[in-house]
Amino acid sequence: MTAAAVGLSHSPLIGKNDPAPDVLARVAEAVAGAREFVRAYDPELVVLYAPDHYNGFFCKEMPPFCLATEAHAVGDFGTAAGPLSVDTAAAKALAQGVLDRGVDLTVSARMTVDHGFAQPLEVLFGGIDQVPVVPVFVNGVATPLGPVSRIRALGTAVGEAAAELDRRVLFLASGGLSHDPPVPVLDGAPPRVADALIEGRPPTPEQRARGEERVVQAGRDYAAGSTAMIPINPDWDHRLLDHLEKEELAEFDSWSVEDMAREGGGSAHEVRAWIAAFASLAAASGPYEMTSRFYEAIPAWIAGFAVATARGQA
Ligand SMILES: O=C(O)CCC(=O)/C=C/C=C(\O)C(=O)O
Ligand SMILES: [Fe+2]
Repeated sequence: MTAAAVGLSHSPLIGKNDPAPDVLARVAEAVAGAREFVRAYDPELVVLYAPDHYNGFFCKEMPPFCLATEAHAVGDFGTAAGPLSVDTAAAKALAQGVLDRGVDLTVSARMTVDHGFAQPLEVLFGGIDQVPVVPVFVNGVATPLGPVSRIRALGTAVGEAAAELDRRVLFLASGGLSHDPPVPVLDGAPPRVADALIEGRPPTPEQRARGEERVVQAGRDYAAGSTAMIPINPDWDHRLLDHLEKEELAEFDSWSVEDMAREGGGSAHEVRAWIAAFASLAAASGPYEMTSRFYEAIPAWIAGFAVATARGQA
């Protein structure tokens, strides 16, 4: 089969707290390249790996990863609300294929997703309902987190199962790289916040607006030099991209959760989505080639921001 992959950082601050025009122009060029790559590849199915930010998954039950046979976006940070165009038959086939390969996948018959899923679909396809998709949530926020080797195993199993579909599949990763945005943390949270993180009480529109404004303000503070967050770490980000580019995916098995958080910040774990997508590509297509790679540290977006495309050689 043929397979391809795209990795794309997301940020809730895009369009809300933008960097200088020259930075925006470089990002726009990289994104346009990824869009053209996707258009030329013309995928028949997109397997989208993305995290959640306490909109769909909560601490009452937090799976390390979960595949959806139906999904609805909440519409946070200006992204679209409503159903994703999930290919339910393909989702069920992939779920069975992954379980058959011994990876204990959680399956959701109605997943709630946020900007982590919606933004890449809007950026690359013009909407959340434009392309047949199989959403795969990868926890990159809530601790405790398991070893990265399990994410690679998930990606490999999905890739092998996808190869059996005999369709042009695009593995799309949303998130990372190093960044430390103000996502709430359960440990040490005041009782009301802890309760919301555990139970998943839907925020009122006012509460959601306040939360989003807090993130925008954090972006402004960070771009102005606030040191409250762990800095973006371009060296760490390039190390990650180098391993992906050279197909050295087993290297990630030795990356520890603690080192990742220390070097890349609390949301650096979103790179799990990238590791899963590239493991899927490797499993589905054999050796692959990274055909484009863009990186820039963008404090205004609180993001080590990357865009990469890769094509299987099979
Ligand atoms: O209300 C809140 O606190 C929402 C915080 C939030 O969703 C932040 C998200 C940040 C990212 O997705 C990111 O930088 O990757
Ligand atoms: Fe995120």
